[in-house]
Amino acid sequence: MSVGHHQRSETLLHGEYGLYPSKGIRYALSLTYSGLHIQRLVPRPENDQRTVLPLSDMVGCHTLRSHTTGDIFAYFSIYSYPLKKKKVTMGSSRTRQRLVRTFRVDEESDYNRNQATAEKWAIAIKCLIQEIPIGSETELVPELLPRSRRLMLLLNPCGGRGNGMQLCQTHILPMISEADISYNLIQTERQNHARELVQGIRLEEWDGIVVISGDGLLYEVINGLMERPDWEDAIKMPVGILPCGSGNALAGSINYNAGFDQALGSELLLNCILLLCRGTVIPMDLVSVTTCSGIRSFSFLSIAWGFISDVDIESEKYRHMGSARFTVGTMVRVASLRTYRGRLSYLPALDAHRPICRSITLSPNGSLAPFQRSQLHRTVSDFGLCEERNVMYKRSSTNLDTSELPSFETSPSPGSPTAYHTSSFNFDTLSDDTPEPMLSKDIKLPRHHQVNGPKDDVLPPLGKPLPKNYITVEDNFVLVLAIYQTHLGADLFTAPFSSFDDGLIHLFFVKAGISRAALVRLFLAMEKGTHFETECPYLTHVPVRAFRLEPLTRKGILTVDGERVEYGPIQGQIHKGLSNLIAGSCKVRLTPF
Ligand SMILES: Nc1ncnc2c1ncn2[C@@H]1O[C@H](COP(=O)(O)OP(=O)(O)OP(=O)(O)O)[C@@H](O)[C@H]1O
Repeated sequence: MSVGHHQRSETLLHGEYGLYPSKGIRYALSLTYSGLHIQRLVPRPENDQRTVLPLSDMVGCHTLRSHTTGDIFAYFSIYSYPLKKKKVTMGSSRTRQRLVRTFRVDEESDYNRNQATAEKWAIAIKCLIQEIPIGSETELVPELLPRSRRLMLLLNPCGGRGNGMQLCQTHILPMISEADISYNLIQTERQNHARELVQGIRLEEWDGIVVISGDGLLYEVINGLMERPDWEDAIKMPVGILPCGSGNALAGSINYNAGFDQALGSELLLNCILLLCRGTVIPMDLVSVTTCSGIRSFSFLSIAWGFISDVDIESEKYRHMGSARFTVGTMVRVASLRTYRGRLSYLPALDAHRPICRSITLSPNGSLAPFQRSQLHRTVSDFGLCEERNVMYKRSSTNLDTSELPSFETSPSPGSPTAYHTSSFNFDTLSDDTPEPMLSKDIKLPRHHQVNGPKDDVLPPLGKPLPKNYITVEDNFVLVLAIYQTHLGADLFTAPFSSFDDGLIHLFFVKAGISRAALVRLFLAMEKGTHFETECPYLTHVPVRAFRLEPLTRKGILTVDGERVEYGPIQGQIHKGLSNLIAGSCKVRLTPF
């Protein structure tokens, strides 16, 4: 629903009611697009103490009837979860607390008429929560509301700290019941269980599949849907996430998209349940990923090599710590920093434009700020692209003509592997001068199946040469990260300019030479999304449509959506809006009251 600013204060419903339990107090209620305005009338009006229940905190509204025989009044209860500051030993933290307000409709001397009024309030509130357009003239009939949604909830009992079931009972199930959502809750029993389950479901029986877990389980769901013969319909099934994992990157991105402050733990979970109850579905890009044995899968989050994937996988042993596992893992990895040699090729997104990134500034005379002329950007600007990229973001509607670009050598360079197999991958320019992570024999890689899906039209098969419009960088890297969400973890605001369906892979790389201190600074700044402001000359960001990474260091760790995949050449292409995400809110930041 698109509501103009002038309309937000329009009164949709108004009435004077009692409160339950009754203490003789009466209130005037006005419902607007932004919330329920409550003003005490009796015993004494309190003009300046008007309270508002913001719509953004509400999950549902039910009508009720008293058990007392002869009670002609009808009641409606509003379920709301406002943010409250909580005092803790060291400072304060925020949490959402359940608040139920029950009003008594007592205007008429007949129960049915009071009930009809209570019903109108419930319908109007539910319409507003679900962003179903209504106005003050709309006839508030039950037909305005869609039938109650049916969700398949998949719970990973081992995700994060392993408390998913407890959170289900205390928070998730009560809230979604208040939102009239019906559900089947299934606990996954093993790796790939979710993948198999979604392959067998009848699509028409469900309005969405929601994982109660970390990002890993959603990766299984998406790939299970893509493995179905009817993948084109199946992948349109709305998917959602309620964060009970350790990284919770997609939940962090959903939370940001809704306009909430960055949150962790139960605050993030409650924000995401609220958004799930609102239910708005938006398109989400997927990246088709091909690994060295030719296996293709679909990724919604990221592909990582080097520092990030090392921390992710090597910190598994600290899983009991929840998200703190990444902090410990990062400290361990920083202490013995590794570099990896590799060849990274990418197809720049020439028409990419985005909100101006704080770090990318033009000086008053139009030249690039020192940051853009730094060593970091020479990497790319040697090819004549970097400056164009930065200017281009300013001129948001200007599309560059590809013919303006210099042409490049076809990549991979002569002598590089042309066919890739896990066992026989030819690291012909191996660099063994860096410490290497061990590939433990007993690590079980997730089982991957051949998935269907759209053709990669700008990316040749792995092993075939890349077209001339690809740019290749061969160097020593600390990390390479392809990310297509804003967050890499609930508190890692890695790609602030990304959005769910921008059709872009945000390719980041950090080259060898960065000091440990600078790397730590970069990651600390990433919590607030200010890492570009550190003006680190070793960090590069390029928005691309497709990329290929050929590791030239013998051993290492590659992850797709945080899950380990086979090591070797890997490539990916973005497929714009291929899936549907339950993001729960329009992209407009909610106006605070
Ligand atoms: N019952 C189970 N026992 C063991 N593993 C499971 C079970 N159910 C699911 N899994 C696997 O656990 C893996 C990790 O799950 P998930 O991503 O949900 O949690 P996480 O790793 O804690 O979170 P994050 O991805 O945010 O770090 C998934 O790949 C999934 O296949």
